[in-house]
Amino acid sequence: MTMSNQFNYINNQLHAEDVSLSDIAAVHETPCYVYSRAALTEGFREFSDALQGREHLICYAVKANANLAILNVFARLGAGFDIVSGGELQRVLAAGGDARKVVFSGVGKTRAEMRLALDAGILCFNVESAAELDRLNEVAGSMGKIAAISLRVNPDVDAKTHPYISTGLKQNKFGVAYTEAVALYRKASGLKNLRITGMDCHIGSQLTETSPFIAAIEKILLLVDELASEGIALEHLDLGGGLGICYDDETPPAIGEYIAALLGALQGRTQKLILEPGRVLVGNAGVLLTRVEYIKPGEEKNFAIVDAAMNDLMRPALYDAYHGILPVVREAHAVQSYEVVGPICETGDFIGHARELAIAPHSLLAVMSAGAYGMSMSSNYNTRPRAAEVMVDGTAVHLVRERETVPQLFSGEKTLA
Ligand SMILES: Cc1ncc(COP(=O)(O)O)c(C=O)c1O
Ligand SMILES: N[C@@H](CCCC[NH3+])C(=O)O
Repeated sequence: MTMSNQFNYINNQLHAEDVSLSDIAAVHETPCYVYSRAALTEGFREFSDALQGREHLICYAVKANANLAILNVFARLGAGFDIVSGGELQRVLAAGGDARKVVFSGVGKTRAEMRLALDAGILCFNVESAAELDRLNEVAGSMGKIAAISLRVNPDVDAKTHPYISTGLKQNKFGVAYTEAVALYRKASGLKNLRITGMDCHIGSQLTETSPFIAAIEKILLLVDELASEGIALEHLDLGGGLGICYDDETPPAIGEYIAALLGALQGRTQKLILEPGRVLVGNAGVLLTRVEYIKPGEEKNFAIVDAAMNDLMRPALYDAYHGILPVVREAHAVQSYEVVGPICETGDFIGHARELAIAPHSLLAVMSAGAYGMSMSSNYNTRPRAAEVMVDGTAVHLVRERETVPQLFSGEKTLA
């Protein structure tokens, strides 16, 4: 596990920047997501520094963490956004993001979502099928607008990641088939309400090597050249997101190393470079704070039953994903091995297996690397209100999302008359 340097022990107390997580729990209670503004900013700056001198746009992938405060931090740093729904577009706009820096990915864009995005004036639609090209052409025409498009090409490259988050193989639902891409560009060039601006490719998430990215670029560039020879020139290349982080013992390339590899493969190419990083910008900038409710010694295993559950962080249940779990206060209890589990009625409701921890009832734990695909994938299963979210900025603690209340959860429901 690699911790952001914004989460540190000071006097045996885990801190986010200058604030102890115990103090945050005392005020905001648990479960609670805690983000570090400095960690978010550092990650973004690593990207922009590495890309200096190259025309580029960093479109943060909103799905990784869509809290308005996080979007606002990135918007202030000049980020664009990669969205996959009309809802994400509305969040970006509400957070002060610039629609002209938005790219819209996703295999199932509805007409209403297309209209919303055309009205807002987004930068580009990443079109994922022939049928979507026709629909977008029709919707744009009905509004008297021209839609800027790139085709998301599926390069059929193995991202060597968890099969559920691999997107660039031909058996995956994403993008247009590599072998059909040129024909579809020809088709798009004949549709009068579309304007071809780029090519897009995103092969998967939590990649820990650069080689799949490079293999995808090499394949994409062959298509770019073929299109150029037919007089279809592209203004930008969007290489998606996908750079992984260290949750356990993975050794992903650093941001600078990843960018250097991409730029190496793009030598001699002058198109503007768009990237869509999600996890690598927010993953290690956030933790999930939770409290031990009960210690339950079992016949085979000891259970630490905590107040966070799979509805708060579903990655362990969904992907068997590993998240580091650290005591918020280093206390003098006996170290034991625990199954760290939530209160939900599912055997798959676990946060971590066999963790060596010195804890007692009421101890606080920090589930690490929880800033990406944590809150954004949370649910209300078991009628559990979603957690509060706070952002630390130096010594300041901002509540950036209130804890949900139970009445909010059923406010839209009705009993029969
Ligand atoms: C189209 C697209 N772009 C960007 C991302 C962001 O990916 P990551 O969080 O792995 O950087 C995703 C998610 O995998 C995606 O589907
Ligand atoms: N939800 C996934 C990443 C999905 C990426 C979506 N394209 C995760 O937690 O790792």
